[in-house]
Amino acid sequence: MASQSRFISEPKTAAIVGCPFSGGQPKPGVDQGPIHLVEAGIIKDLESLGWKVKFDGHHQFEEISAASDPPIGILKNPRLVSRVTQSVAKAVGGHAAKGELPVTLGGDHSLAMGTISGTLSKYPDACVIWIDAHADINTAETTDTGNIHGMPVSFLLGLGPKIDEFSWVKPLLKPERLVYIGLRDVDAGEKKILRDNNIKAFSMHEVDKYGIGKVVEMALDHVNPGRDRPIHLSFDVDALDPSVAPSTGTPVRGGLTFREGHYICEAIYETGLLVALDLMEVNPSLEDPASVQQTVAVGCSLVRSALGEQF
Ligand SMILES: NC(=[NH2+])NCCC[C@H](N)C(=O)O
Ligand SMILES: [Mn+2]
Ligand SMILES: [Mn+2]
Repeated sequence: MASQSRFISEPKTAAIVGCPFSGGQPKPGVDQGPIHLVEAGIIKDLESLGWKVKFDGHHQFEEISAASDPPIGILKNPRLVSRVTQSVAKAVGGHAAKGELPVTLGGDHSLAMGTISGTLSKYPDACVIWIDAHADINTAETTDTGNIHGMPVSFLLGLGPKIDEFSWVKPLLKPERLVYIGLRDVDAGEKKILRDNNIKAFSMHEVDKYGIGKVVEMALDHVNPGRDRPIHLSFDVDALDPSVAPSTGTPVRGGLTFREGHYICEAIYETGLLVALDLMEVNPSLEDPASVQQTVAVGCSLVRSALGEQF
């Protein structure tokens, strides 16, 4: 089994990028996700897996008052989201440039605009494996909600109308380097975008039909046929079934089981190609304390699996 990371320098170092940010969606509390994940012991967990762990506190973001950040079209908090994700891109890109593996803890999924931009700055040929109930590929034209956490992928691909505020996002991701697993709540406009751009997606239907083992293999065959490209794994905890991860802002029934979620992380680790990981959308303000504890615990264990824990 390959386990030595092909792109990560020795001593292998994981850099925790804690992102207490909620501006890409309306529900308060998701900004507390990274704080709970760190308090639950994720750093010690990774150290005991043999990683050197860098963490110098959660990311501090520039504050922009709501008054100075009116909507652009219907996009909410556009300047805030743009500046925060730009600074996350710098942080993630900086760690990647040093041969470290950035582990970004969200926070809402708009942050992935930053994390993936950071990854692509160091590894232009990286592929993205996006695990989610949602495609997060709305454009300014297709979004119904104006919540930017439903849009990061379209910015990374350069789709939709150009918005000056986001001109820093370079459209470096190619549609053939992106694959989804877990989809089950995709807006009509998003379905058209996926079709028009030939983007590969394994919805829950395919997970049921083929089983998770085959789905991960097919996903890798699509984005990484030679098993030689760096992999950015962006994991939205709402990909899991709400019975497994209840404390998240946009839960959708019919999701991945505990094992299916962990299998994905284990299988990506085994490729030896992982260069960056996102764990997003844990919201400790939602549901009862036991649900919060369960969701935080599952978040930590997904991260451990992606970084080499074996059951
Ligand atoms: N990262 C997420 N949880 N995204 C949910 C997006 C939901 C919906 N498609 C929207 O555009 O608002
Ligand atoms: Mn989602
Ligand atoms: Mn998402």
